[in-house]
Amino acid sequence: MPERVAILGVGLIGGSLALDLKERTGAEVIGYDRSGEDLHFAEAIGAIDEGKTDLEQAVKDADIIIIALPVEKIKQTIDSLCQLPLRRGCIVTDVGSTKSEIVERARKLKERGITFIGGHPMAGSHRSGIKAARSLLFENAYYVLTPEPDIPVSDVQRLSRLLYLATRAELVIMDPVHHDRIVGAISHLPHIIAAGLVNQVGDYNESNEWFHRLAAGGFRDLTRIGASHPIMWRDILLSNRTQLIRLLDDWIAQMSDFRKAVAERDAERIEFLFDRSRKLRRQLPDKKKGILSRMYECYIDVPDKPGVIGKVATLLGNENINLSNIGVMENREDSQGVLRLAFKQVKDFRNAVVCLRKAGYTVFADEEEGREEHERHQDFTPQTV
Ligand SMILES: NC(=O)c1ccc[n+]([C@@H]2O[C@H](COP(=O)([O-])OP(=O)(O)OC[C@H]3O[C@@H](n4cnc5c(N)ncnc54)[C@H](O)[C@@H]3O)[C@@H](O)[C@H]2O)c1
Ligand SMILES: O=C(O)C(=O)C[C@]1(C(=O)O)C=C[C@@H](O)C=C1
Repeated sequence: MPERVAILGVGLIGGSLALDLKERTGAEVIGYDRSGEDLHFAEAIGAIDEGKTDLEQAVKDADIIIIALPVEKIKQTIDSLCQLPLRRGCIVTDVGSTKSEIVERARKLKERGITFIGGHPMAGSHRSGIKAARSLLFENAYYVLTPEPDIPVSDVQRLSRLLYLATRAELVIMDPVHHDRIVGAISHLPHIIAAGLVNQVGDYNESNEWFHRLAAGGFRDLTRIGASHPIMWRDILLSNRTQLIRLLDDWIAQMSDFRKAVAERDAERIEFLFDRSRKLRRQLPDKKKGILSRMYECYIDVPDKPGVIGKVATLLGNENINLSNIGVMENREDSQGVLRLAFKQVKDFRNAVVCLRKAGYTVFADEEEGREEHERHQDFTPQTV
């Protein structure tokens, strides 16, 4: 039976989830927000079936409640939900960027027999509001769930299935404290650094506007997230306070290391710090692309003769290698051509390179392609990490 889903906060994240649910599941989506105008817009773009500015009305008869408000407001809303009549068997989840405090607060819901499963989709933007929402924002992103150990497995499965069908995200189960430490380092600390750098340069720019004018790729790439929403980030920093204090201490130590090396003209140390960073940055796993767009490609030289495409396709087919696309790239006067071969799965790409080389073809391929990537976990059953 299609679920009735209430989304509380129809902004960037709530609005994107609403679009996903409407596009890819049979769910009926009720939106709740303080802004009637935004709800009206969400209705107009087909993200929600109905908008409510009254919380009780919005959650009435909901099978699933997704709280997509700023972190402090998520905590207050959990308190409010404890006072409201919710449907039996209803599952409450959230999308907040921190988890420990929220999961702790939601224990009150459990006392009322309501299942709460913390959630955090690891995709977003520095933009906010329903107008920035888009469908498939979370495709192939990780989506962390933090169920408490005593939550029924069937409830975790039910929520995971709905979220997977809607978003095509990769679901993972994590402990909330573990989540806050990791996300603190890779998301919260970088937002602090970006804001600090923008403010520092802003101070210099007050007396000389060339600071802003000369700002090129490096400054812009590093500070995009410095334009993020102040209320959202105020709440995140206060909620993840304990982890962030430790992370900031480590950051200050990193900066002191650089400062000392520069002050002492320690060329070796400076080179070491950048060399290590370059290697580590290159080891970051590929950012997973959309299911439709991700392709691994190689090119081979072939004689420009009829039947050559069939010959290559058969060779790969005999080895059970799934080829997604094949086409001639170029015809040269010396009767040589170049075939472009595209594969959806990295394992097919790798096997094809080996197989074609063995058969005597000259293969041009980026050997680094997909090196750090793991096969996509294509299932709604979350992995526990
Ligand atoms: N932006 C990101 O990149 C990102 C990514 C993952 C998770 N998150 C988390 O998702 C949550 C929502 O973030 P967002 O980026 O969608 O923010 P947003 O500002 O785009 O959306 C929040 C929505 O909540 C509504 N709202 C705010 N206060 C309200 C109140 N008191 N009563 C009723 N409605 C209220 C706003 O009108 C808005 O529509 C946050 O907890 C954030 O930590 C954000
Ligand atoms: O891409 C961005 O602009 C984001 O800030 C997204 C981002 C992140 O830091 O990666 C921000 C907060 C979230 O909780 C998850 C993702």
